[in-house]
Amino acid sequence: MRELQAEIIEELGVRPEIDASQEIRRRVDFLKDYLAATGAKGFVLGISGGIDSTLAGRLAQLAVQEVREASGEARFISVRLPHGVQQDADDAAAAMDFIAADEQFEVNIAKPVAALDEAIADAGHPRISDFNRGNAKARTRMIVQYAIAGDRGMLVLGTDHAAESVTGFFTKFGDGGADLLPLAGLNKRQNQALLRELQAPELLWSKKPTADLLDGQPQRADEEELGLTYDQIDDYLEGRDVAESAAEAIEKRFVASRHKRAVPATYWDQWWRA
Ligand SMILES: Nc1ncnc2c1ncn2[C@@H]1O[C@H](COP(=O)(O)OP(=O)(O)OC[C@H]2O[C@@H]([n+]3cccc(C(=O)O)c3)[C@H](O)[C@@H]2O)[C@@H](O)[C@H]1O
Ligand SMILES: Nc1ncnc2c1ncn2[C@@H]1O[C@H](COP(=O)(O)OP(=O)(O)OP(=O)(O)O)[C@@H](O)[C@H]1O
Ligand SMILES: [Mg+2]
Repeated sequence: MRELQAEIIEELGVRPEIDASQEIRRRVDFLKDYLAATGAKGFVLGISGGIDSTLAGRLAQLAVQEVREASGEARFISVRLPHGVQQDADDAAAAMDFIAADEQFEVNIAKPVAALDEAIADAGHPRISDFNRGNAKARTRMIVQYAIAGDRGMLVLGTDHAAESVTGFFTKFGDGGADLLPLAGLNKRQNQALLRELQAPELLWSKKPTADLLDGQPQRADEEELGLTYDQIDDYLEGRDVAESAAEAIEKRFVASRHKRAVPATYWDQWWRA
């Protein structure tokens, strides 16, 4: 195994082999323990129709149900957050059905994102690019989730997992902005395995991952943007040999995205010098 590969696996806590039902138990217990330790009233999560939010959402609903079965109080709120019309809205609806959250809302982020655009243009700054507008969409989703969570004494879940963490493939303070990460340490195929164990419909666990942030390229596959397949990333994270070019591309992304896995840098930190 490559030296940096071993360090990354250790840092992200990836296990090459997992027992799906045990992983579900550990993660549901983590969510329950966190509620017990903090006194928070439950969780909020945006549901896109993609693999990660379907899994994290279902784990959250199972956790709050178990809290209530033990005479506690906790609820889960799932939030649809389309930007205008979402092309895969049917998948999002299927995910909402599968998760069966205690409460469900739909907040369209098209107007707030457009208002931000206009305000920046009105100030005389050139219009922001489609790419950076995409990050603004992810951050707008974060703001909606925190607004709801703040009002209800709840916590915001994040869906970051090892295959996104290693590549820094998330928006800093957007989908990366969350209170706890129930999928930490899992790679993409392990997320799929947990969803299968939970008996999610095939259309949800087999769905092609997409950040779906660009107006110009709706539903663009993550693998296309990354120039890497999730199989390559997952193999790398399981300590397997992958093509030299793929390993180098993953490691380059890992190093460049260190700042996303750390709290904001200060003068006494050293990690940013590397
Ligand atoms: N060395 C450094 N130290 C401290 N901060 C640093 C930095 N370099 C950049 N930054 C800051 O970070 C910012 C760039 O980071 P960020 O804003 O995240 O933007 P960036 O990493 O450029 O873009 C986000 C990427 O994540 C992908 N994404 C986003 C959301 C969801 C998903 C998904 O999988 O669904 C994927 C998206 O497609 C895109 O490729 C810079 O504007 C700068 O403020
Ligand atoms: N259209 C959307 N509606 C609601 N939440 C969204 C939307 N798009 C993204 N999110 C939130 O941002 C998170 C990050 O998006 P990401 O694409 O990585 O995950 P996903 O869509 O759940 O799964 P996949 O990676 O398989 O597409 C989602 O898990 C979800 O919480
Ligand atoms: Mg997605």
